[in-house]
Amino acid sequence: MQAVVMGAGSWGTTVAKVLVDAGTPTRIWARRPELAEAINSSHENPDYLKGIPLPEALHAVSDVAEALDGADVVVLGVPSQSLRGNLEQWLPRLNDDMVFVSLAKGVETSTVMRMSEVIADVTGAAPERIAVLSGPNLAKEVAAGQPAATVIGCPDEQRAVMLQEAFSTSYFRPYTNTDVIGCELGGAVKNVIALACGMASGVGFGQNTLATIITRGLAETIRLGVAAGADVQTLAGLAGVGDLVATCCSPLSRNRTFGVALGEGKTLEEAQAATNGQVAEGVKSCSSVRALAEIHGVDVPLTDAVHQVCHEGMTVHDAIAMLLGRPRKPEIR
Ligand SMILES: NC(=O)C1=CN([C@@H]2O[C@H](COP(=O)(O)OP(=O)(O)OC[C@H]3O[C@@H](n4cnc5c(N)ncnc54)[C@H](O)[C@@H]3O)[C@@H](O)[C@H]2O)C=CC1
Ligand SMILES: O=C(CO)COP(=O)(O)O
Repeated sequence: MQAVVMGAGSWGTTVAKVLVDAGTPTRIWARRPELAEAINSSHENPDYLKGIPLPEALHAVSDVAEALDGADVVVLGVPSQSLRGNLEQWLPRLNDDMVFVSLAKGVETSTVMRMSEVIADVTGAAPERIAVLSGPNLAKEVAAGQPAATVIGCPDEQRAVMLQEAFSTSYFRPYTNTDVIGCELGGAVKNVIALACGMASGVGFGQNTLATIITRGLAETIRLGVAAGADVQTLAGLAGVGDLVATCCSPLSRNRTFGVALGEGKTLEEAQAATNGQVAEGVKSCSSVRALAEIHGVDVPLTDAVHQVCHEGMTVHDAIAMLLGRPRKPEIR
């Protein structure tokens, strides 16, 4: 089996390393030829994973045709909002035998589609040929070989098992799950909740506030997920609670870091700089998650507050007052 990872950011590079370590022949596509050259000559990604040695067997290319030629598994490691455009460009090089694995954790703003839906929409691939990989997987920790588990979501269980083998190493343990909706929504919503956690920490609040946001964020994720067709057990698993906790609590999270900057009173531009120009998916997905919730008639107050701070000029302090001023209600309905 030949795999290619399309996108040499921090997670794409890490996943390529995992695949090689798992014994799966893998190449990686980088948009910029100089990055591909740097990976091949120094066996390191100086832009996104400085100081972490990459396997010598990992070959980087910047030519799309060369990257996709003969690939059985195409791992998509570009940000959510650019995935459609990228797939459209790559379409002439994609074929009906390829299996797609989405790494992106977001919901498309223009269509409110999940990434697997975008892949199906552009490529025409049947759901059985589309998988997602999602879990508590901060790139730097996985790249350093720290133990972590993840979920491979695919409606075709046999294919999920085949991918599970392709991604399994001594430090990275994938579980299979046929609930793609749950895996994808868990991954997209946790980024929005991590922004909220970051904002609270940036203001100076402690662990009680953090635990409150994580727990009510989970309630929001479950409400939306179940309404959209997810299995609640997926949301209680690695791609739900697992990723929510990792992202909301880790200083390595770009979404949390972005939120901290906003909580400290920085502007959106300054917050962007705080994440070193890397993608903080929740900043855009807060709008599409909110829109999806509206379609399903579901209340998502934390997501709404994050959207108002990121896109409607609300201050973090006003957002907190708005959340705490909501009508009182029972915890479980
Ligand atoms: N970094 C992490 O710890 C994890 C990230 N993810 C998800 O993986 C996805 C990718 O994230 P990262 O690799 O971390 O992001 P990153 O910001 O480190 O890298 C993004 C990559 O996409 C490329 N890119 C950006 N815009 C592009 C465009 N228009 N066309 C083609 N390529 C483009 C960049 O050059 C870069 O190589 C995101 O959806 C993220 O939520 C998932 C799990 C862990
Ligand atoms: O998805 C992630 C961890 O599972 C990475 O989160 P950030 O994009 O916030 O860094």
